[in-house]
Amino acid sequence: MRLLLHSNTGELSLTKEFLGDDIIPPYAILSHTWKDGEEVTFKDLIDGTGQDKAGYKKIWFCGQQAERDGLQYFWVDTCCIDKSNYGELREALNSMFRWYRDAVKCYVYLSDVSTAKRKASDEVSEFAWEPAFRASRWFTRGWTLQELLAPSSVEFFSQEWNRLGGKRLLTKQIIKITGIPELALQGAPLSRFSINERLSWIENRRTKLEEDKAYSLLGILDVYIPPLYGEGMARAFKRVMDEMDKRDKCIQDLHLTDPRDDKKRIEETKGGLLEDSYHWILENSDFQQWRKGPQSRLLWIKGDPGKGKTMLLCGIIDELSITKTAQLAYFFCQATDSRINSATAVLRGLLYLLVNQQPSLLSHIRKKHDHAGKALFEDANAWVALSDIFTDILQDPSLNSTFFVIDALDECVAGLLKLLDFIAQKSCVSSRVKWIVSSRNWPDIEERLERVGHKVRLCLELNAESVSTAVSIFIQRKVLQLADKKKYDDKTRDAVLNHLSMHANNTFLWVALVCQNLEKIPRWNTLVKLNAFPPGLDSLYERMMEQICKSDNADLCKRILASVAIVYQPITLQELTSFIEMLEGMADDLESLREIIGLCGSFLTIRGDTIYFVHQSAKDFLFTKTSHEIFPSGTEEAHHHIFSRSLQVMSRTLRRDMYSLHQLGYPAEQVRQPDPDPLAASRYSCICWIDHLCDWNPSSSAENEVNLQDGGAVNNFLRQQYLYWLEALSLCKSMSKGVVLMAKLEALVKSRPNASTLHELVRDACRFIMSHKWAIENYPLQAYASALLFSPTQSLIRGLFKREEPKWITIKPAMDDKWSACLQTLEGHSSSVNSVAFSHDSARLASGSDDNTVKIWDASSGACLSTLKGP
Ligand SMILES: Nc1ncnc2c1ncn2[C@@H]1O[C@H](COP(=O)(O)OP(=O)(O)OP(=O)(O)O)[C@@H](O)[C@H]1O
Repeated sequence: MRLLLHSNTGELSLTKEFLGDDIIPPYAILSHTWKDGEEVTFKDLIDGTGQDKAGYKKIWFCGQQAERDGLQYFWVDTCCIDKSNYGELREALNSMFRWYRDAVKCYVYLSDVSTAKRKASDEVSEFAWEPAFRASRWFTRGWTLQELLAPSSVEFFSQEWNRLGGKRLLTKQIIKITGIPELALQGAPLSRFSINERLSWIENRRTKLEEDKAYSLLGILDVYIPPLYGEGMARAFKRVMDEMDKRDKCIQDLHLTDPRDDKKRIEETKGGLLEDSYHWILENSDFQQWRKGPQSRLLWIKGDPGKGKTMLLCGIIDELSITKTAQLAYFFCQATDSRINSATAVLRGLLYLLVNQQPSLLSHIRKKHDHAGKALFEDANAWVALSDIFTDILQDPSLNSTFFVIDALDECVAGLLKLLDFIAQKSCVSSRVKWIVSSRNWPDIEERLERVGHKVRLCLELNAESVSTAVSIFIQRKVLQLADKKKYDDKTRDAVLNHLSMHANNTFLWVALVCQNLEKIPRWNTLVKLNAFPPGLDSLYERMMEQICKSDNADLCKRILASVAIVYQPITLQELTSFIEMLEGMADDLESLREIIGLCGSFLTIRGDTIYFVHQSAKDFLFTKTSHEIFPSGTEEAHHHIFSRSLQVMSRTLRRDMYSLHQLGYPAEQVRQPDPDPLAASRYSCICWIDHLCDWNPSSSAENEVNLQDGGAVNNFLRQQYLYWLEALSLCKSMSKGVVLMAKLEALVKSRPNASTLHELVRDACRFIMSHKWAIENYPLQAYASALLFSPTQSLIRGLFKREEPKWITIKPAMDDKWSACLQTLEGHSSSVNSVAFSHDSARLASGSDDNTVKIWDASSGACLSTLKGP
């Protein structure tokens, strides 16, 4: 971008071109309509000509107005872009929205609105120019749409350069003229308005070159394409729409969880966020140092379990989003939920929120995603790809100031160390980015984060006084709620308050759990029971466990706790019924199921229909301190139990066309979950049964051998249900996971004794899913059509499910007898490939082609991870 400035002698001159990291000084910007042959061009300015053109005057006036507004620099589209340079023109067209948005003031010069015509006697109508304003040509042109929407300050001027008013003052008139809603004019993010609504704003506007009607929408639709003048309007619009589809697909694929929903859920399950209990942090000197110190880039909040770190971070996020000084991306790790407990999930969540706020950054993801698709975020190399993308974004000069917040690093189960190294490295690379992380006092984490320069450490144990006051406020609030609900008399209320204050030991969680337990105790018995709540989290958990063991429902509760603890992601009430015999037949009785969960002390909590641990420390306690109680035969046996119950529930519920889609070509993206959902009880089983089978220590038990032998349970399941399972995986949007699972299963059965037939079947099933993943993923019922018909005639799966082939196809494609040696075809190069090499660990493949590119492929999934372009 180049700016204009008035020289001392009153002449106009251009600044240097601002590139990359250059800081652009505050500037004003002109919005106007063009007159052929009358505008001062870039060449005029370079040659020192153009002063005699009519357009020179408005440029000169624009400069004068800017000066009056205290702005030295200004920008005018006629002469600040070198249109003879295609690269510059392309860049300008794609940046114009941003340039208007970032201008301090935008002056709209209306050459067809005059204030001079106002009669002296016409005092009643202060706005005598209004009819001309309404009819102004400016409102009929295409490019002026973004010039109206993008800048926050738009001021309208008459042909005599008299100020008519600003965008806010004239809002009513502008709405009438343009039909654009007030919110959009006031600067609400345009993403709030549907694409169709945004397209309707340009419908009646015109542009001199037909393609410009599409190009002038780029900023408004937040897409970027190179202009190709001459392509025609229809094609230009098509390219814009295609680009939006690709962008939406990329965001959809990136989406693993919306951390905004996680935050809401966490706050709700933890009983709501209490402002008075986190406010202390905002005044804390360490926090202030991080907030204000340019050199303090990373704030690390550490403390023992239940000290309120997560809620503290929720509060900080609320505060940072109110002040809006920077964009904000955050992530809550939760060990109990396998969707959000890995290093890749953290980066995906942060990127998801970041591109939501600054969509232009999506280009860094698109570079790889356009080739590799969703596999980019999920396959074995996902971490490498995501961390590279993240690094690129941090180095992007257009990245706005950003806060990254990551809660509970200790709950990042997969890839914690590489995540820590990444944070340690990246937290100091950009002065525009600041980080907050929280963790328990774990040696691994301490060792890595202690090494980081530019950090501030905030230890909750060293801020005992503030935490103690915050816990006291929490206690008071909780006791008030309890007293109100249980109708305590003053004596009981004070006794509860006293007991909690004496024993809380600055631990929020302990207070929350005791209050939860007190809720279940009748008022008359409260004082007697109160003293039985021991201080300390583990003691409290121990007591809860003791009570469960003494109760009539001990066995049922222990089984429930074991199932909820061993699963890889939270399960629903209905899914739970498939794992516990005593709950069989209760899948439709959610009320009773909720009551039964209530019997498990306060270890579990329910949100929606999903069961969660009340806190990670509760789950940790079950595994470390009472493992013998809830896993009497060991955790492996618990995996076996889930595995075999999974096979049972899948065999019962899976069948062809479970969602009654009927048509073979019914697209997956249009599938809506029916109510009741036939997969409700078996969804988890479909996605995780092989993981449980593998974690059941295959070598240890004789029964396992039977399961994994020819004619065993796995063999029978695959023979009878394989295609229905693939359909179910597609309906659960988990086909990629299916590919990984089948590879895992193949590795497991490979070396089993007496399992050669099973191994052959699994190998065939692997080839089947690899070959037809795309079709089944996108059209679930294609499992029974193209997948069967385009498999080799001697494919075992094809033979077993022959009955499912469409009867009406009489002439079937001629297929080979066997799967060919070719596992997959990697498509992408546009010319012949002349060199190929594997990485040392065989995980990646590089191919060089005459099309002047080198492509890097994921060897297992065949996804293209990146394309390196030659000169
Ligand atoms: N500001 C607050 N407002 C409301 N409740 C709070 C607040 N702070 C803590 N709590 C209560 O204390 C409990 C424990 O807090 P939190 O989960 O934030 O602890 P933590 O330090 O993150 O624990 P861990 O390290 O074990 O994950 C919450 O479930 C909630 O009930």
